[in-house]
Amino acid sequence: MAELQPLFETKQAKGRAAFKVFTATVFAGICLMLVYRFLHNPRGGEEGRWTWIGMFIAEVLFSFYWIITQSARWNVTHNFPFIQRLSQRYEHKLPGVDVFVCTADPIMEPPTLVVNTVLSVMSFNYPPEKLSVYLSDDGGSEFTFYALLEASHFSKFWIPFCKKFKVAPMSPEAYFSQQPDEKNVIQVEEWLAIKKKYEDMKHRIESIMAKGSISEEVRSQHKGFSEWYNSEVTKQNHQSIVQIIIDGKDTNAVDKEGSRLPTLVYMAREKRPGWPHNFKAGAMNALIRVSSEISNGTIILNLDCDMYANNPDAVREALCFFMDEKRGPEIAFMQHPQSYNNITKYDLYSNCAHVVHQVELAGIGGYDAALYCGTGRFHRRESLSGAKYSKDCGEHKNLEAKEIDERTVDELEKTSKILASCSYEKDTAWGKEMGLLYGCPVEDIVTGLAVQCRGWKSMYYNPDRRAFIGVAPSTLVIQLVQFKRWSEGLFQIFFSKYCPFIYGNGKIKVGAQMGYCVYLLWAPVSLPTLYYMIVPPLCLLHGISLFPKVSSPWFIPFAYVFIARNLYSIIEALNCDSTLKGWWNLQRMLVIRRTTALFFGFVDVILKQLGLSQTAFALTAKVVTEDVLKRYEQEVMEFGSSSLMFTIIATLAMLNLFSLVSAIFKMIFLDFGALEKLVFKVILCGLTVLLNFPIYEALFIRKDKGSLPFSVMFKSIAIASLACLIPVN
Ligand SMILES: O=c1ccn([C@@H]2O[C@H](COP(=O)(O)OP(=O)(O)O[C@H]3O[C@H](CO)[C@@H](O)[C@H](O)[C@H]3O)[C@@H](O)[C@H]2O)c(=O)[nH]1
Ligand SMILES: [Mn+2]
Repeated sequence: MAELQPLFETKQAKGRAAFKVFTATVFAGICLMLVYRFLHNPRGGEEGRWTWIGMFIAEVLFSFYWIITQSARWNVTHNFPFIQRLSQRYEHKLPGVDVFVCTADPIMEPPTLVVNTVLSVMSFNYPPEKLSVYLSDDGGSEFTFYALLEASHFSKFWIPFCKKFKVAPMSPEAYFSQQPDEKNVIQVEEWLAIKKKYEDMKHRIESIMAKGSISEEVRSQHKGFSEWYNSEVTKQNHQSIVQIIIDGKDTNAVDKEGSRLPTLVYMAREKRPGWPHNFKAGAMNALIRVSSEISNGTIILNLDCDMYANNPDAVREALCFFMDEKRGPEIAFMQHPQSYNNITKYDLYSNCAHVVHQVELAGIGGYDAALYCGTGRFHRRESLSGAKYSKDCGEHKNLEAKEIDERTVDELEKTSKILASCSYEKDTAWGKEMGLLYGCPVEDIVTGLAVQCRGWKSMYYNPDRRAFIGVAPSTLVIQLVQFKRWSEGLFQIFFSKYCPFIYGNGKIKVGAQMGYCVYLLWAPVSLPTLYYMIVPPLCLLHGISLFPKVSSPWFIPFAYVFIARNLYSIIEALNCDSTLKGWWNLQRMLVIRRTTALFFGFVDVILKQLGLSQTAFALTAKVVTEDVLKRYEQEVMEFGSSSLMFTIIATLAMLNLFSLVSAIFKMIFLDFGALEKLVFKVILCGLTVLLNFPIYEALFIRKDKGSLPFSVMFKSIAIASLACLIPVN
């Protein structure tokens, strides 16, 4: 028999040899810089001795981190699935797929947003009797339940419409916000009719939300409402609620064309004061258990509530990885990058992370250890049960048919409620070895790592046609809160028993261990960055030299490393579909994030190690007021309040401005020749000032509600002036 053609192929990125040569030259330059620092350190008693030692430590840390980041560029690979081959071979043996959507708060994550995601995944080009959609509502909200009920009615129209016209994106909100596709000869009437249906539904959901209560008439339409009616339900305190809204096994559950519908389940796991609920990880684990009773799909897709599906074939593409005869059985999960639909032209807050998604994650994927990034990930159910990979793990189970389940919907709901109760996990391995791991605000990364260390592999897949699209943070604070959670959780992993260099030693490739650390070490990188933002400007002010003179040969490695690294990063960004201005915005965001969010994350991890702080999960807001949205669209940086983070940002900006101005004064009025000695610091300070332009604007020029308040201006000037008086040694 001829060997079967693979269901996906893996290709290495081009230009790797040139990259390696280039990297070697930069490495040599970095070594020379460190040698210079070491040899020219002022002796005891000489001016600037401690400052120099600090510079040396900062540069050693930067260099170490730079080496780590190279691991993610060394072995970049791309994967390509073949869905035709999948259909030819397996069309009648496709496995069950369970989609999990998580939501946590009806205000920060409005029910209309949530049901759009649900509707999009119900419309995959996949046999409906093999598809089940679960919504986990950690908000325990009657409104979300109501919205899901509305969506289940609308799906009877929406799913056939999507299939008939190959609609994409399959989120009605996103679909109707774009111009009707001309290639698809959609009947205008049909388009208008379904749009009207959608808008009516949206209107009903939003007006019930605005009213703040659900009428008796609506309540009487579904037995599920009794859960809220018969007992007091608050977000933090309620019984478990499981409602099978559409039972896919029921042959009478059909859409308006008579085709079967996918299963649709609402779940709000039990919450009680005093019981830790473990945030998203807890919700996912409850979903894993509940779904195993109801549909038990072999493959699980996990999406955040704001991530709608954009490609009807996404499930089929994913199956190419899992069902490939040769490589499939050892694959535990496949991760898509996060993409967003609310990105502005120059991406002021650098939400896109082009290089991370197109290079770094693909690079770590090249070591068979793609990171689990929470949303947009397909996984093999088995790999989440704590099972180690073994030869006969995935192999046959792929195609295993489900046993016929005779239980009624009522019985299933009853059993499921027990599985979603607080006490169920007590004294079990859930959260430790089974399911997603607890105790870390980036449950995704640590769980992915643990799965890989049990012998499983994972794939990264970044198709041209984006599979899932979500909502990016649209203000500075929202993003910084998110980055603080990430950096804290990531650094916590580094400190825990899961540190990839120890836990992963011998289990995942060294490149993958390093690759993980690109992110795990975000928090500590804040320290040398803060040093570089504070000390060189002070030295400039006090005339202490830190870098070689232009005429010295030692100037060459400094200049080379500086220019080569920046040029490389510009070219890399442009290659990944960013723009020059987008790159510039990224540099600003890197400084802002590192000196605030990542630094705070660092501090929190230290406090946690000392037992002074606890794990928390600050939810990312998905909606903002109209005023704020307008500024976001105009790419005007949003502050609008006084917070410690903003004071830090403004103070650093002022400090650099003060020393630049004073250096320029000195050069003009006192000693022009000094420039030769100061050139590096002047460039550093000058670039920082240029980068901070939007900060000065928010401090002094803008008058809108998003600008920096007077108190921040006052504090930043006062602190920066005081700092200038500090004697540097
Ligand atoms: O107690 C909670 C808290 C959050 N969530 C859900 O978790 C998802 C992610 O939360 P979000 O506030 O949007 O965080 P992001 O920073 O955008 O999320 C990224 O980072 C998280 C880890 O920090 C991962 O869990 C996410 O999947 C990943 O997209 C959302 O759907 C929430 O509804 C819950 O279900 N229960
Ligand atoms: Mn999110």
